[in-house]
Amino acid sequence: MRGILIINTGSPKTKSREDVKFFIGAMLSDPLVMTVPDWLRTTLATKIIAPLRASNSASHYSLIWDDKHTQSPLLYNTQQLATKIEEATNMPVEIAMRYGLPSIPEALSKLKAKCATLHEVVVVPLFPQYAQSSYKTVVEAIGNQFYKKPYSFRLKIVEPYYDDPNYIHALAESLRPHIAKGYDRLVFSFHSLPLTHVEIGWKKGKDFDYVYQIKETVRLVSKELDIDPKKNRIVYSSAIGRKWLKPDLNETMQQLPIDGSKRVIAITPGFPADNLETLYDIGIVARDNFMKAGGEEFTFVPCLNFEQYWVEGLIKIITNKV
Ligand SMILES: C=CC1=C(C)c2cc3[nH]c(cc4nc(cc5[nH]c(cc1n2)c(C)c5CCC(=O)O)C(CCC(=O)O)=C4C)c(C)c3C=C
Ligand SMILES: [Fe+2]
Repeated sequence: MRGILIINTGSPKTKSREDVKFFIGAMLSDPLVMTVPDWLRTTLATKIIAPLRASNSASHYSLIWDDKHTQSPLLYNTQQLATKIEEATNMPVEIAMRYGLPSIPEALSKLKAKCATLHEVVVVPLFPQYAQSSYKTVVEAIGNQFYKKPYSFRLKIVEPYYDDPNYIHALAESLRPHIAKGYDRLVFSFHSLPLTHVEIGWKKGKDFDYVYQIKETVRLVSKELDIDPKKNRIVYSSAIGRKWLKPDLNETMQQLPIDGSKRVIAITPGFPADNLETLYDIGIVARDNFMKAGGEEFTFVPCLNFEQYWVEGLIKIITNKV
């Protein structure tokens, strides 16, 4: 029997300052995320940056937290997606988070407990575009775990699916009703990255090239929707340094109304599940910046989450792999 393991970034356990601090510390202690010398990284991450960011970050989490389900939207949306895939395929499906819970070993144990005859686990890093701080760190983490214990099944890992027709189709479906209403600009917002990371990937070729993959995703979605690519903008959010990918989401949002674009649609194809970086950074901050600068209509397209067309699309992406 085959099982599926969907892996996402992760979230703090609760929206409390302490849990947010712990989560930020864990994430920034990852050498693939914060590329500073080893001797400095953990101290910088856990003793300096995490305590400095925690209060602000916790206040942002409190604005988007899913109080009804008492968990982060990222966790809720990823879990719902897994449940729907399990129902549709009859295969055991579990989720794991790169940082925080459920952990990778925990999820692998749950898969094994669900199915004694498990012979293969298809690992789905939920990142359409390759970045060392998202896709690669997940692949390394599962690899390290796999070689720690004599698991009785083999692993297959789904590659970044930035140009997969099933992913492109799902994005197009999520955009279609909004496009039909008319707009001045369609803003594709992706997570920014340090330029050093971008360059390392670019030098390895297109399978590792974040910007190439983003441009391909945008080109293919535009083609599927038959929209004018001149009305598109690619922007980058959440930079935490000067030498990060630009143009910046918020600078663009402040400029668009000045340049005459009053009706904007914003979509975040790099995040299959809504989370802090979409619900807060786009849904609250970018919207506010746009409206304050004279914008008239800001439409934020929710992530694919567990929409039926995405459940079906992701199942095809997974089954094409096996
Ligand atoms: C495409 C996915 C992601 C990439 C690439 C990525 C790079 C990256 N992130 C940080 C630092 C932080 N990220 C934080 C939160 C966060 N990051 C992602 C995804 C990617 N990050 C998600 C989905 C989330 C939100 C999770 C949630 O609970 O909703 C945080 C914590 C929040 C904050 O204080 O801003 C930090 C810090 C770096 C440095 C980086 C690339 C080098
Ligand atoms: Fe991040």
